[in-house]
Amino acid sequence: MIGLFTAAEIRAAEARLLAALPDGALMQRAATGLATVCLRLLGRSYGARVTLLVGAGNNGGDALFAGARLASRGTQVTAALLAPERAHEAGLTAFRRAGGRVVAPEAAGPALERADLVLDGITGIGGSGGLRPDAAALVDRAAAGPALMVAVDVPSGVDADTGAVDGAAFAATHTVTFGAVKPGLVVGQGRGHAGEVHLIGIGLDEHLPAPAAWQLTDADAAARLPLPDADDDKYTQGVVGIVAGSATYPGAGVLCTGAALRTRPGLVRYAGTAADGVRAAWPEAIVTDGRPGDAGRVQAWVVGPGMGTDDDARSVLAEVLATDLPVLADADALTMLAREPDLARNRPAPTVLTPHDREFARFGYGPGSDRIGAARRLAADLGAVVLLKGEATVVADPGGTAFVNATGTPWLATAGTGDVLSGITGALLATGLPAVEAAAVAAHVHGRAGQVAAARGPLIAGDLVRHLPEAISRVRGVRPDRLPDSGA
Ligand SMILES: NC(=O)C1=CN([C@@H]2O[C@H](COP(=O)(O)OP(=O)(O)OC[C@H]3O[C@@H](n4cnc5c(N)ncnc54)[C@H](O)[C@@H]3O)[C@@H](O)[C@H]2O)[C@@H](O)CC1
Ligand SMILES: [K+]
Repeated sequence: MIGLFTAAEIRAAEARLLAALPDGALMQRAATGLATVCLRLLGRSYGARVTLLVGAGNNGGDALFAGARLASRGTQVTAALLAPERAHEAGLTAFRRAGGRVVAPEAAGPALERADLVLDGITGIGGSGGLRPDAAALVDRAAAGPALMVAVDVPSGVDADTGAVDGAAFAATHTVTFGAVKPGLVVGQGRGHAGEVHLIGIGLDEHLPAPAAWQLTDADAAARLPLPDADDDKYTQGVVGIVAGSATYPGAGVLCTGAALRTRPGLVRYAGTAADGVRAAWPEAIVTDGRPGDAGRVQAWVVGPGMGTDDDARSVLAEVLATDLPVLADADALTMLAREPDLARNRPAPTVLTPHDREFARFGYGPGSDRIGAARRLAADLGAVVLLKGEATVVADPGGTAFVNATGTPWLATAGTGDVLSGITGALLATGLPAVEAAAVAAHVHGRAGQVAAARGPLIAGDLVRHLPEAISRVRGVRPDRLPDSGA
């Protein structure tokens, strides 16, 4: 798993490390890694043109030292200094000595137009609030040019902890970040501004605390998707019950049941008024048009998508929540829970809520620009796991543990994809995975399914269900040309 660390956590770790190192050693580690990534991206050093945007802090120092390394290898490097009198002194000396050229921000136009690569060293973890006007103007000018855009540590204008952007921010194609990945590089607007993130180790690891936020890799997700073993039968893999869709709109029930079947096909039960549609689409499911209590034994419930919000729906929701089983509540169930949150509050078994922004807002919490913070607050308030959907879906549990999803595609923003996510999550909850992990793994697999489906063109929710087996195989690292049971 990739730990995500706030600026305060990184500063505290840095302070401990700095005390044990000679002056400037840490910045040299950062600048060496930064220059190496730049050279790789440029593909050459001699004859290339690089322009640095330099603020008055250590972030500017990193840029100047990296610029010095590039200049000493024959790269033409120009530094636009936002605050010449406060620029990092040792960095500036090294930069000039290596042959770097210094210009005022107002005179940076030609250097930005000609640059192959722009290095943004205006602010890193020391930045706060929206970029000041002179910095914002420089960032806008850089964006108009043709260069590769590389951010030092954090794109300037992006809040390192939350990913919030207030006004202008450097739109990087690559971010070279030091010591640890910051949440703001992978969540909210910051995710779109960071581009590809390159992590440079500077020796911080042993000084960092246990992370409160994580990103899963394919291997992490795969480790939580156990394969059936020889002793398993259809009951022991985890049975999930689905309450979704209606007689008039069976679609949500069909998608949700299909996704559960394709995730963990041991046994899926369906109870509700979309029974005919679900039965026709999925003969593999055990279907009743009765109430949840008529469905037979399950290990987890999914309730909500397309079920309506009338009195019948409310009583079915209450019945499911009154069980001592894990419950995933989505869509119409969230609308009802926002009115009556006590139905879900502090159940004896895990509850997972999967709102998008509008559903989230009905609980009275924003979500605003701090998406991890918002998900944590609602989770703590309700004693439930909250999965806040977005370009980077966030999952938080009541104790504050959070996951930011790394997979997905904008093509997923289409009708019915949420029903599929509910089905995947429910199937994983039924396996007994801790609820926060079930939700995080489900988001990961759902995003991969979106990527697999989108590779073939615009996707609809049914494509996700069809491509789930391939997505799960990819997460597991199974090559499509090898049979999983061939011992390959
Ligand atoms: N502490 C260390 O030893 C190390 C720090 N490193 C670098 O140092 C950075 C942190 O350095 P600092 O603490 O000096 O802070 P930064 O350099 O990130 O930012 C501080 C500077 O930005 C200006 N600033 C703040 N908000 C602004 C805004 N909204 N608009 C325009 N300017 C703004 C401040 O006036 C100050 O000049 C890290 O991000 C990383 O790049 C690395 O070199 C690794 C080692
Ligand atoms: K920066």
